[in-house]
Amino acid sequence: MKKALTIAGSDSGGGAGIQADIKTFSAHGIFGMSVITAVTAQNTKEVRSVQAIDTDIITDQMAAVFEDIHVDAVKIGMLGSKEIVETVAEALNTYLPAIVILDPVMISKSGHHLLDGKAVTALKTKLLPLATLITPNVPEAEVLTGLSIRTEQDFYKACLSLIELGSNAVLLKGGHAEGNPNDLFYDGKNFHWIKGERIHTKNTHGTGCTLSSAIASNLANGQSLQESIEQAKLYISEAIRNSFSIGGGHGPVHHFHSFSKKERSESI
Ligand SMILES: Nc1ncnc2c1ncn2[C@@H]1O[C@H](COP(=O)(O)OP(=O)(O)OP(=O)(O)O)[C@@H](O)[C@H]1O
Ligand SMILES: Cc1ncc(CO)c(N)n1
Repeated sequence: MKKALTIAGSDSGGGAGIQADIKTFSAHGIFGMSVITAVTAQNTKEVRSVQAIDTDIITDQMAAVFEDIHVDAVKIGMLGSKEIVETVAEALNTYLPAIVILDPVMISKSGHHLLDGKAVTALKTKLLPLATLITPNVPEAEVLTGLSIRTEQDFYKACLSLIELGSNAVLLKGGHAEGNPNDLFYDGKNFHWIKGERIHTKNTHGTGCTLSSAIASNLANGQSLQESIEQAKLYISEAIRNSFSIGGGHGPVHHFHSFSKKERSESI
């Protein structure tokens, strides 16, 4: 069984963050592990409060995992502060995992800031070059590049700019753009559109976390980067299609949609 590590924040509501990542790893047959960077008091409607985890214990969590267990892939989500970005970058430079998927989480679906403004420069200079792939949504790519992203042409420009900043590969997600949620993948050589159909639901809490963890899982399972992204897009699309209306805000996606389908067909 392959093993993946998420370095991210906890979502008490269970739809995003560490909880979404571990569910996604499990749904892909991957053994999931976690380094918790922050605890959020969160549900489908709001983030009530956030407590950052001390950097000492973040370093210790990284050491505890890497010094004992082989890590096939790392996924990075919410980091919160400049100090945590630097701590995580330092540990990655020590343990040098082969696969690192960086989801540069900045704002929750409910509109709460999950990354301090001062952390952006550290994320760009210290973490971005260590990532195999970075998976920003449109607002995150705008903050990282300083560009305004509206048209298809803007998507190409933003990907080029993110590679210039030191990324190895970019998946610019179109979930926040107008029309169909098409994502642009650029590996520094070729562009590929990863196309989707918009599903009309408000239950999209944790879509970004789930997509990046699915990509990390597929890579850990030996697929190529492009194949991992294409398979992850199919997985997130089905997860959104089967999402849950729980709570009064943005409900979570269904991480185990393929299992419950199998169970349903077996019981017929
Ligand atoms: N309504 C939708 N229908 C179909 N696909 C969607 C929809 N919304 C987002 N997606 C897709 O889901 C994936 C995650 O993208 P999104 O842009 O929502 O991430 P995000 O904003 O980082 O999520 P999060 O709010 O969890 O941080 C992308 O592949 C995107 O195209
Ligand atoms: C802990 C956490 N990480 C990431 C997101 C992004 O959706 C969120 N809402 N909460």
